[in-house]
Amino acid sequence: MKTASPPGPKGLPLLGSLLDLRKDKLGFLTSLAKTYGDFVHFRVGPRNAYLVSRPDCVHEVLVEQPKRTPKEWIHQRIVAPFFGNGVVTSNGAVHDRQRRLAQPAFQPRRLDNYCRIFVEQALEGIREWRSGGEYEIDTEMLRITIQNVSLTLFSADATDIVPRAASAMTDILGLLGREYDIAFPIPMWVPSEYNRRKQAAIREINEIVMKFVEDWRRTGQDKGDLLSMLMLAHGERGDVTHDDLRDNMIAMFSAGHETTAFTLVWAWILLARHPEVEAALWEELDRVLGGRPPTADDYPRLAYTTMIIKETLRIYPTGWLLFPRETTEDLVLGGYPIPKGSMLYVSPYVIHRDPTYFPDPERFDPERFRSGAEKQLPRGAYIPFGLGPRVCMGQHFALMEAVLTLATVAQRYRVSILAKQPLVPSGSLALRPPRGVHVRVDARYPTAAAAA
Ligand code: HEM
Repeated sequence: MKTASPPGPKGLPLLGSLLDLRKDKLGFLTSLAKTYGDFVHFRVGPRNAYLVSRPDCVHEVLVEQPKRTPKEWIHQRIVAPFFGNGVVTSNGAVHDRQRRLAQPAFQPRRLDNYCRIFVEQALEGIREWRSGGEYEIDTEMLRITIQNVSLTLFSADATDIVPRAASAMTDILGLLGREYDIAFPIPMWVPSEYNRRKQAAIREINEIVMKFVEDWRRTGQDKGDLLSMLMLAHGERGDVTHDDLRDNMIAMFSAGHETTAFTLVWAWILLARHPEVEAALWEELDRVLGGRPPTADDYPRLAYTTMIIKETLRIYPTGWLLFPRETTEDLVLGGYPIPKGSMLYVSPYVIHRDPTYFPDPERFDPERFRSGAEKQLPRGAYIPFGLGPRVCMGQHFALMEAVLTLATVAQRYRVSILAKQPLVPSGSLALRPPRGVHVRVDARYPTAAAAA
């Protein structure tokens, strides 16, 4: 065992690197890895913190030691007023139970049914697009993914509430993101404008999901979706409490739409910058689909489209920084002694830029994922959905959704970026593109608009 700490910045007395982290978390963590390598020590105030990017150590934290490295309590306290104690935030036995409750909604046989909804909603989302028309692609993608998550998991048509939901979600995730970035919870009882906005956004989202519950109660029918599963377990067996219901619906609603919508926005941006990839995408879409909308059976045949999404998730993993973990006892990691109470940061954004596994890492190259090449990488080197017992519950859902939405839209339209602002990511809770990414869409075939 080594006795020294891993390399890292000294930081300021008392504050450590808190101010750097607060100013630009994404920039700070990226620069730490560039300067000090794949295992870095720094301090956040008085606490020891580590940026862990070595695949074997990432695997150890997420897969081998998760009981000794649960989600960190300060960050949990920050998001608790919104997420409650559902699957995203809980630890230990509560987490195992919450995960078991929601798991059946993501079984493979259900995913096939969801594919139909993904394609229908992509078509619906672009129904009013006109060739030569200009749109904000982030708003367009959010509308589609909010509908997808509402229809698949809650059998609820969200058409009327999309603008309300999108704006309340942006508010709450933005506000919580600020506290999250500085790892400092602002108690809800503080009478500030900030808390007033936070409460208003939480109320709005609560009302939206509770309306889904009311609508379900009107028929009380088992629709085979997540909401029916939770409601039946809530009513008949009483083993799902009201809080479980609310917390899990919020978890899925929140975790399940921005991440995929932003992945699609990044994919459009990357495609527009790489016409050769765009041409290869069209070749696949025309060959496999021949002009008809994709179905679940086409999904495994859309190999190149899937490679584009995987490469997009490598360069711009929307879950760019896993929820910080905390060591509950002294550990040895990568040969270094890690004291109890330390914070562990694991960033897919940083990890995916390691040239050992991804030569010329800033280059967009879907070929890296040809024939499932990621399976040859060490475990922990490519983790857009995390790893281990807390791996994203929606990973297969999201991959299918992104691939089928990209295929359905790209089959019909070429998307050109008109945005004047620099298209660089900002990293808070999710890796966001700038707001209002302005694009022009042109029909690929004369019949495209009609086909849509
Ligand atoms: C491209 C889209 C998505 C990306 C990149 C993504 C990424 C992630 C990542 C990295 C985690 C692990 C966080 C951690 O360990 O700290 C996670 C967790 C989670 N995701 Fe996703 N996600 C996506 C879409 C979805 C969708 C569509 C759903 C549901 C419909 C979903 C539901 C969840 C849930 C419930 C968790 C918490 C799991 C747990 O803690 O046990 N995600 N996601």
